Amino acid sequence: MDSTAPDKPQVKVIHVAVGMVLNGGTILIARRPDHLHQGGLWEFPGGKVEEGESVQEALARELEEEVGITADTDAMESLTQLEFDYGDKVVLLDTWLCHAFSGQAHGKEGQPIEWVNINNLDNYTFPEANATLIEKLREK
Ligand SMILES: Nc1nc2c([nH]c(=O)n2[C@@H]2O[C@H](COP(=O)(O)OP(=O)(O)OP(=O)(O)O)[C@@H](O)[C@H]2O)c(=O)[nH]1
Ligand SMILES: [Mg+2]
Repeated sequence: MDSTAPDKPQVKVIHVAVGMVLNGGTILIARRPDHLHQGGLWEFPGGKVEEGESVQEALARELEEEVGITADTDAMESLTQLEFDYGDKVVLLDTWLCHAFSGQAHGKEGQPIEWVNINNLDNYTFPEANATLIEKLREK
């Protein structure tokens, strides 16, 4: 038997920039539109890193596009990189604390958003991978 033969087709890992935007003990969450992967669940805003972008640049772009805030890339702090296999896709959640931004957050794609106390995140349903992200946040 060829020991190098893969058991299953190699899937491409999707690099996702995830932003934990912090504001005086609260954190920004948004509800994913129903038609998207993991739709209807709450998430930290963010999205796929595009060709030629740094993670911080991607995150700043996504925060602008999704919730209309301008994040200061110099005030972003790496929290963790978590790879997670959803079965239908594998994501690398490259997660950053965002300590400074300007503008008023609002759901630019019509999605509900909320500023939630970090201790109350358990009251919201997130994609499965987020449990680990929230644990890391609380360790900080
Ligand atoms: N933004 C974000 N994505 C998350 C979180 N947790 C999590 O598992 N994901 C997954 O990471 C992937 C990132 O997706 P995304 O849909 O936000 O990417 P995007 O904004 O670039 O969307 P696009 O498809 O319109 O380009 C999705 O499969 C999503 O389910 C989270 O807290 N925030
Ligand atoms: Mg997104």
